[in-house]
Amino acid sequence: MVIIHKQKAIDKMTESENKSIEISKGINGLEKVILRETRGSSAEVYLYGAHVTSWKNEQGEELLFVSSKAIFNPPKPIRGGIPICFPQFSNLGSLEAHGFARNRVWTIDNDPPPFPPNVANGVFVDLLLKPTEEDLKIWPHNFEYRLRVTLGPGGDLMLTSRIRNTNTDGKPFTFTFAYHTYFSVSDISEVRVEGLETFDYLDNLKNRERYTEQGDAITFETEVDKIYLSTPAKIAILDHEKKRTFVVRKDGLPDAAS
Ligand SMILES: O=P(O)(O)OC[C@H]1O[C@@H](O)[C@H](O)[C@@H](O)[C@@H]1O
Repeated sequence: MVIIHKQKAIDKMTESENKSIEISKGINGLEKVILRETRGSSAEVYLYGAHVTSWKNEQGEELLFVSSKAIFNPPKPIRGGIPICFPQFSNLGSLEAHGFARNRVWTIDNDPPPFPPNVANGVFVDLLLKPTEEDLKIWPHNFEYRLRVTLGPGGDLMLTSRIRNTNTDGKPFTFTFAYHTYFSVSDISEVRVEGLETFDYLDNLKNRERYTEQGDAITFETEVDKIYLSTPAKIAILDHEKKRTFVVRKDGLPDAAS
């Protein structure tokens, strides 16, 4: 059965047995897209910020953290979920922290350029951000940022970013970018991160001085705010209390923050 509760101009979106894409009004009337997969997993993406605010497994358990104090009120960014930091990560440039993509309203892209045929299947939505005249005043580079959010048949969540330089004069630009994911975990003392040991990091709590991580898996006893450099493609977050492990796989994104 195909469940499409409200369909707008999204003809090209995938639908098949029990998969669905729904567009509805979220908090404060902001538009969101809800993806549902065959076995019961789901994800919600706000067009404001192309921000994933919910990701639930087949049992309906929420896997992302969104603060109860999160403000869904533009131009404030949403605190929690998966903020998209672009064209600047953190304060590494002249823009506001984490750039402006997280507080712009993206559009649904009904005609995205094709992906290679081996890209994972699932239910997905394509979102698009282009700079406005006002954006060009603070960051004078024409771009098209396409984000595909895919919920796989097994409940995996995949974000794919395609950023294109559309400057008419072909002038290059540089940018920094991050998925700033807030995972939902139990007591932080029950959490362990594997895959970052022995890597170098910049400690945000110590003026971004560079250190090398020692020992075994990372545990949390006090506040931690670090940027790990040139990290491996696979990092695991183990939550002993919830008996749940997140496996983060990445490609083309060298660094990781915790
Ligand atoms: O508060 P913001 O702008 O959403 O940023 C979230 C976090 O972003 C991280 O990159 C910073 O190191 C943290 O200090 C900060 O809390």
